[in-house]
Amino acid sequence: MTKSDLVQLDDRLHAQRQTFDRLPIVDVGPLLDGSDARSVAKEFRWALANVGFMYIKNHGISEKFLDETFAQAKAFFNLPLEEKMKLHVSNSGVALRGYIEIFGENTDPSKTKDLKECFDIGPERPSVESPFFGPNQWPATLPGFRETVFAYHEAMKELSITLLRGIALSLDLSPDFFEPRTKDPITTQRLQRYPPQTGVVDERIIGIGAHTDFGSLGIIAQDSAGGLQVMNRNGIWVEGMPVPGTFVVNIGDLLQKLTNDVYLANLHRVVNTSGRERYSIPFFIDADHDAVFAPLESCVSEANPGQYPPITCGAYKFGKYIKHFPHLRGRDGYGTAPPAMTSSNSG
Ligand SMILES: O=C(O)CCC(=O)C(=O)O
Ligand SMILES: [Fe+2]
Repeated sequence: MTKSDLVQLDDRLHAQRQTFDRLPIVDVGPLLDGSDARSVAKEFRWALANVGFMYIKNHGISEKFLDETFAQAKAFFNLPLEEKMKLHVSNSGVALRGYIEIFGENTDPSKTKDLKECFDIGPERPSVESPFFGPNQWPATLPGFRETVFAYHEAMKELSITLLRGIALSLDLSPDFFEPRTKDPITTQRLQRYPPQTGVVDERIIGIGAHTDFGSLGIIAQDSAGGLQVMNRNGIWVEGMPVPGTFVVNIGDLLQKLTNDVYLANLHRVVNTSGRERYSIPFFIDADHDAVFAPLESCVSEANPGQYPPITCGAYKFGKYIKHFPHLRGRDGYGTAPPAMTSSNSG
C-alpha cells in the first residue's frame, strides 16, 4: 500500500460508513513477519473504521499454550468461593488485581448485572505504585498457574505492541507512533467464566452488559461456547462467533478519542445461552499511565471537528473504574487536563 492509499477524502466525497453482518477476519501473518505490513494495515483500517472489531489469524500463539491457559482458568474458577474471595480485587486498592465475584462488577450498571466471575493480573510490582500498578494476587494452591498466566500476559503484550504498529500504519502514522506512549503500559490479563443462562433472559442479568472498552486494544481468546455480540451501525447485535485459530481484536475508547471517531470503539456484550459455562481470556493494553490522548490533527477537519479534550490514559481509565468498584469510591487525585497530542509530536 502506498501513502496515497490512506488519503483523507475531500469532505464532499465522504460516503456513509458501511454496516456489517459479521466481523472481518484479518490475516496478521504479514504484519508479524514484516513481509507486508502495509496490506495488513489497510485491512485494519477498514475493520476499525467500520466495525471496531475483527478476528485475527496467523497470530503466532500456539494452540497448546492457549489450551494450557484455558485449563488454568478452569482450575482457578473451580476453587472454592472462599479461596477465590481471599484474592478479592478490593485487597489490591487502586492496583485493581485479583478476583471479582459474580455480580461484583457491572459493566452497564443502569441496566444489567454481570453474570460472570473474573480474575485479573497485570505488570508485577512489589507494592501499589499508582492506579493499575501493584502486586498481583496469586492463588497458592494451583501448580503452574502463575507461570502460565503471566507468560500468557507477556505474549499478549508483545502481540498487542505489534498490532499497535499496524494500527499506527493504518492511520498513516509512523509505525513507532505508540512506542513512546507504551514504554510501561497499563495492561490487564483477565480470565473470565460465564455461567449458562436458561429460561427467560432479559437485560437485567446477562454475562456482561453492553459496553465499550476503555483503553487502546483488546485481544480476546474465547472457547467454543459463543455468546459475544457486537453492535453494528444499524443498532443490530451481530454475533462474534468463535472461529478456531483466531482471536477477536477490538479497540477501546482511547483509540476512538485519538482518531476523533474515525475508528470506532463499538458496543459489545456477552449472552451465554450455550447451556454450558463459557470461558474467555481477554487481554487489554491501554498506554502509559501519563500518556495523553487527544484527536490527531490528521483526523480533525471542518466537517469533523475535534471532539475530545486531552486526557491521560490513567485518568480516563481510573475515572471509569471508580464507577465499577465500590472499594474505589471517593478516590480521585487527578489534576487538570494536559496539553494536546498531535500527529506532529509522534515519536
Ligand atoms: O468475554 C468476552 O468475549 C468479552 C469480554 C469483554 O467484553 C470484556 O471483558 O471487556
Ligand atoms: Fe469488552
